[in-house]
Amino acid sequence: MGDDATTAETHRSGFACFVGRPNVGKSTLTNALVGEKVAIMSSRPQTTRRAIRGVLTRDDAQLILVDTPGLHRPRTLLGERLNDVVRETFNEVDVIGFCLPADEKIGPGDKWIARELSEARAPVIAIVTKVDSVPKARVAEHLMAVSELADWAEVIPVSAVEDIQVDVLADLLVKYLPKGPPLYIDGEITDEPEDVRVAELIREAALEGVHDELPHSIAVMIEEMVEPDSPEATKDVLEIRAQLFVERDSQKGIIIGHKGERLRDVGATARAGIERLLGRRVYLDLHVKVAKEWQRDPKQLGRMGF
Ligand SMILES: Nc1nc2c(ncn2[C@@H]2O[C@H](COP(=O)(O)OP(=O)(O)OP(=O)(O)O)[C@@H](O)[C@H]2O)c(=O)[nH]1
Repeated sequence: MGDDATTAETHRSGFACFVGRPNVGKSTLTNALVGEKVAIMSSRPQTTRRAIRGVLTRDDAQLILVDTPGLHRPRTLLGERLNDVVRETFNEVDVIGFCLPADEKIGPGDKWIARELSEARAPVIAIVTKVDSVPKARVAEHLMAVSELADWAEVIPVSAVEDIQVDVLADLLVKYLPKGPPLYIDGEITDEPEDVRVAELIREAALEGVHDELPHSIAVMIEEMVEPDSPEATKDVLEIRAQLFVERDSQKGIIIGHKGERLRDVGATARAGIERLLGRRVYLDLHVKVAKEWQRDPKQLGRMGF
């Protein structure tokens, strides 16, 4: 009785992302929240398709910090909007942390992000970062200015470097997560073999935008990863050869796209993710094959490592 039942009923789990201009302390804060064990990887498709920056696992909650790719104020087209990926991320997470450093005045970039965030589905916590770097009076002034910028769910001053209020921020983020069991078993995230994570990134890229047409009919097999200094190498970067399996010719057509355009995009997206995951340059050789009814064929499944 007691603890387990209570924990199961009150446990919260979900996703958060940090946004803000470059250099405002997002990475440092992520590390302070989750410790040094930051794993960058693709996530399970049933949860979110974003790269994970870190997971904070406590008895009462699990907070998964996901990456927000490329939040840049457009300089060219006046009134251009956020790209879809960023907006999608805002709609997938349960809570957003908007970082504004105490040692810099609120600028046009911050105002632009604030406006974009006002359309996000998730509640936004305004985080005043680096409070250790300025006098208290300045922090107070900045907090006022930030509060007036928009109608935030919360406003909180923190210092990741001096560990000021980082645990309070964790509590605040957790407060906005839905009730539910942990989504990741601790350790699972980093223990996966590299090729499985690489395959998952390719699969994710292939499914991007075509979920309904190709629900589960895609499998990826990594044939080889060739180091540049090995005798088989033909490139001076890590060469990855992968097969993408679909069940039907029509699905192959969808993946490849008109004149191979879609497959090129899939390759480019997957390669970018893989390069970030592995922290090195990669050449990705991707082929699509029809493996009919592979999901029902044990031999094929075996070959694909299922
Ligand atoms: N004094 C102080 N400096 C900090 C704090 N947090 C981050 N910094 C410094 O601010 C700089 C930028 O921090 P990052 O965490 O890399 O910022 P970021 O927002 O992730 O930057 P991008 O990756 O460029 O978007 C680094 O030099 C950090 O050491 C803090 O709490 N206090």
